[in-house]
Amino acid sequence: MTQIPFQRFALTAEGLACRRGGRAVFGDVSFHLENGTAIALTGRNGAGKSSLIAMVCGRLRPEAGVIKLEGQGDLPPAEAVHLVGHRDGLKTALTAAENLRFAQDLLGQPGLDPAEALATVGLPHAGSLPVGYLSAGQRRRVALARLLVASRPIWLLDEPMAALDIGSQAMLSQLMQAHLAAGGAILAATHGPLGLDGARELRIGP
Ligand SMILES: Nc1ncnc2c1ncn2[C@@H]1O[C@H](COP(=O)(O)OP(=O)(O)OP(=O)(O)O)[C@@H](O)[C@H]1O
Repeated sequence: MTQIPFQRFALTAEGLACRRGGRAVFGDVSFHLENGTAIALTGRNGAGKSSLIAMVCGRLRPEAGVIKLEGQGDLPPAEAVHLVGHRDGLKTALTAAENLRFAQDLLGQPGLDPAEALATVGLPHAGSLPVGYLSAGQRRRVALARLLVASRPIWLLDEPMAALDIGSQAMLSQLMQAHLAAGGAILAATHGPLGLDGARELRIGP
């Protein structure tokens, strides 16, 4: 797989606090991500992992604290990140290849061709099938293939191993390692191992 090496960048979050539905979820969370680094975001159910990811991609305003990105030509953080969330965001009536082409057009910064991305995630024959026909694990792999069709430096992954079998988990670990080796960074909420030796743990909540 060829990947574009990324320019130098540093994403810094300082003193983040989160309140949802009138309830304090977490406070005083800080972290730093730069080229080639990964953070495993851990914590109990409801600790606020998905909420923290939503803050980094600009979908949720922190109650306190700042998130800033240096490098990457002054892009706002939301345009430097690539999100694969809990919900896969795929359109069930479109084929896997059509979903990936749509994501590529939307996100810009094209990476792999959709057919190549599907082959990379082990779905070489799924390109012409409507996503609604795919199994949960296959859909997850199509969602992960979005990471490959548009080249963005910071991957935000919410439970990326969910629904994946052992072989697919190993495939994802390899994709993440390749992304780090190309100078990308990863923030991944997880309840289990990511298969990334150098990942730092950031635990939030009690
Ligand atoms: N839209 C919302 N309105 C009000 N409260 C919300 C909303 N979304 C999430 N919450 C609450 O915010 C808290 C944190 O939720 P979040 O999904 O960020 O946790 P999490 O650590 O990702 O959990 P899990 O491990 O179960 O995925 C929970 O108490 C949740 O009920």
